Amino acid sequence: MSRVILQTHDLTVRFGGHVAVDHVSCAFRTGELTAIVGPNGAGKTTYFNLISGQIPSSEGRVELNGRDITRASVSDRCARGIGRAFQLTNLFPDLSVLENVRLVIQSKAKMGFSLFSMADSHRDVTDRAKAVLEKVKLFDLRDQVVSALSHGNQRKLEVAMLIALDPAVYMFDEPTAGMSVDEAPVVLDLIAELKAEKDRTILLVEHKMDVIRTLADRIIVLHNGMLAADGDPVTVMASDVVQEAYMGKELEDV
Ligand SMILES: Nc1ncnc2c1ncn2[C@@H]1O[C@H](COP(=O)(O)OP(=O)(O)OP(=O)(O)O)[C@@H](O)[C@H]1O
Repeated sequence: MSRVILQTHDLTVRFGGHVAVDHVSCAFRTGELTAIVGPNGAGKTTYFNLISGQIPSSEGRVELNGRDITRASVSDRCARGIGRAFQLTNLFPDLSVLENVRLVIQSKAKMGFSLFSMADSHRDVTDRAKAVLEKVKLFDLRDQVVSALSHGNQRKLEVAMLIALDPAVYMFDEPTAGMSVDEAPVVLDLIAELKAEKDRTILLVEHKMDVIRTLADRIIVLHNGMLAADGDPVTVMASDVVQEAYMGKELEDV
């Protein structure tokens, strides 16, 4: 039985006079993939930033498992189960692909960050990291330095690191942006796989309607920082609010 894991209550942030996220109240349940859509500048990334703790809110609350985390730091939220691919783009560019994934597994297991002392004694960490890299089809590149990877492979590595972290709430912000047509399906398949595994809560900011149609259990629409629609994909996609937003017309009554 799914339950609410993450909730925002009247979540709001103002930049000067501009309200980028405007009293958004929304609950996210375990086992549900929610696509967050809306026109450019609607507040999607800012809403993500508020949930993951990158920026403080002006008003409102964020709750995870019923606990108020509104003032918690990014790392505290991460430790409690909110994982965002974005946080992990702080990849270590001079380390190898494998070392990057190992670091996540080590930090999750609170085993410390020393890469070099643990080569043999923690073979299981390496094995788990390799398994994740196989999953994202980066195994053959495991010894490459991250800075030498293509953009698409760096994005795949982000996903690999998120999978290695295995948070309760996965947050993806346009995970296939900048990827080639060959690379994008790997990431989309991985998200579909995560979704098929029980109890995962996935939030996905995405512009591509075909991706949303394939993956989403639910769509929420932000417009001018406000929650403009929320429901099952078929209903929301057919709604005036989405049709108008994606036709580029002004929404008068939101
Ligand atoms: N740090 C900031 N300071 C001032 N304004 C900001 C800041 N961050 C975001 N904004 C503004 O808030 C609004 C929402 O931006 P946001 O990036 O969240 O939109 P978005 O829906 O993610 O757009 P896109 O689809 O183009 O990525 C925009 O008008 C943006 O210019």
